[in-house]
Formats: sequence, C-alpha cells, structure tokens
Amino acid sequence: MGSKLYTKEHRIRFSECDPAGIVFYPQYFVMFNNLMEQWVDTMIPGGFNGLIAKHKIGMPTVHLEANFRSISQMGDDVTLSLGVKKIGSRSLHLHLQCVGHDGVLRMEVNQVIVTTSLITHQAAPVPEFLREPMQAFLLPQVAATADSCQA
Ligand SMILES: CC(C)(COP(=O)(O)OP(=O)(O)OC[C@H]1O[C@@H](n2cnc3c(N)ncnc32)[C@H](O)[C@@H]1OP(=O)(O)O)[C@@H](O)C(=O)NCCC(=O)NCCSC(=O)c1ccc(O)cc1
Repeated sequence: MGSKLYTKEHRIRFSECDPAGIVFYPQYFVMFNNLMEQWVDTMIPGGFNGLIAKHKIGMPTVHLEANFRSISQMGDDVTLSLGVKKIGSRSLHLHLQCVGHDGVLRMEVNQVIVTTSLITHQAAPVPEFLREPMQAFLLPQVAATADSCQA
C-alpha cells in the first residue's frame, strides 16, 4: 500500500480552448479520462484497450463533481494527477487535479467509476489484476479542497 499519485505533464492546446484562449470546461474531463486510461495502461498487458476488448470490462462513470478554481490558458504547462480515495467491491473513487506549474490549483474532480461487464452492462467486481496495482495509489486521506464530496 502507498499513497502514490499517477501524474502526467500536459501543455494546454489550442483545441482545448475557447476563443478567449481559456480551457473550455468539458476538455478537462477529456484530459482526465485520458489520464485514467494511461494509468490503466500501466497496469495490465494490452492496457485500457485490452480491458475493453479482451476482458470485456467497462469503466463507466456514475458520479462526477468538479470545482473550477482558476483558469488555464493556451500554452500553460500543467500537471494532471490521479489518486484513489477508495476501492469498493465494484467501484473506484478517484480524486483528480489539474495544477499549473505556477503551483496554482486550476481544477479538481471527484469521480466514481463502476467496473461493469460489457456483456451484460451490469456492475461487476473490480478485477484483482486492477485492485492489486491500484492499492499503491490509495490516498491516506482526502486532501481534496472540493467542498461537497460525498462520494
Ligand atoms: C454502471 C451501472 C451499470 C451500475 O449499476 P448500479 O445499479 O448503479 O450498480 P450497483 O448498485 O450494483 O453499484 C455498484 C457500485 O457502484 C456504486 N455506485 C453506483 N452508483 C453510484 C453513484 N451515483 N455514486 C456513487 N457510487 C455509486 C455503488 O455504491 C456500488 O459500489 P460498491 O459497494 O463498491 O460495489 C449503472 O449505474 C449505469 O449503467 N450507469 C450509467 C453509466 C453511464 O452511462 N455513465 C456515463 C458515461 S459512460 C462512460 O464514460 C464509459 C466509459 C468507459 C466504458 O468502458 C464504458 C462507459
């Protein structure tokens, strides 16, 4: 067990911004979804694609809450991070943050994902091959500044 964060550096791109050059808010969710897929890529042979195509396991979101703290602009270098608040029997509770290289928190998310069978589209137990490596990313406590997280 540990309290590692999974992190990736990211430069805010033109395609992620509105005409004012500020990140259009749904783009954060795309950035975080890519981060989650890259995280899963590190855990199993075949990565996220293998999870879907071979194991027939989906990871749909059932709960998502976000706080936007300060703007990100085109060209900004940010760090995207992912930590695990809880691994349930069929759910994963994640805390994700986007922090500028200036140290300023731009945006953060609390997200609950359910592992599902892509055959039945019903919830299925978190497979051991994900549960075990995910333990290393369990947060000791929620340092989230998201005010209202109940998830
Ligand atoms: C995922 C579901 C089949 C789960 O069905 P439920 O009846 O809720 O399952 P359960 O009641 O058994 O709950 C399963 C667990 O989830 C937890 N859960 C379920 N809903 C919630 C909410 N809203 N908040 C917190 N926790 C929840 C619940 O507490 C259980 O936790 P454990 O104790 O750890 O087992 C159903 O909720 C559903 O189909 N929801 C729609 C999901 C969806 O369409 N999301 C939108 C985006 S889809 C998407 O992004 C995607 C990504 C990747 C993919 O491969 C597929 C789809």
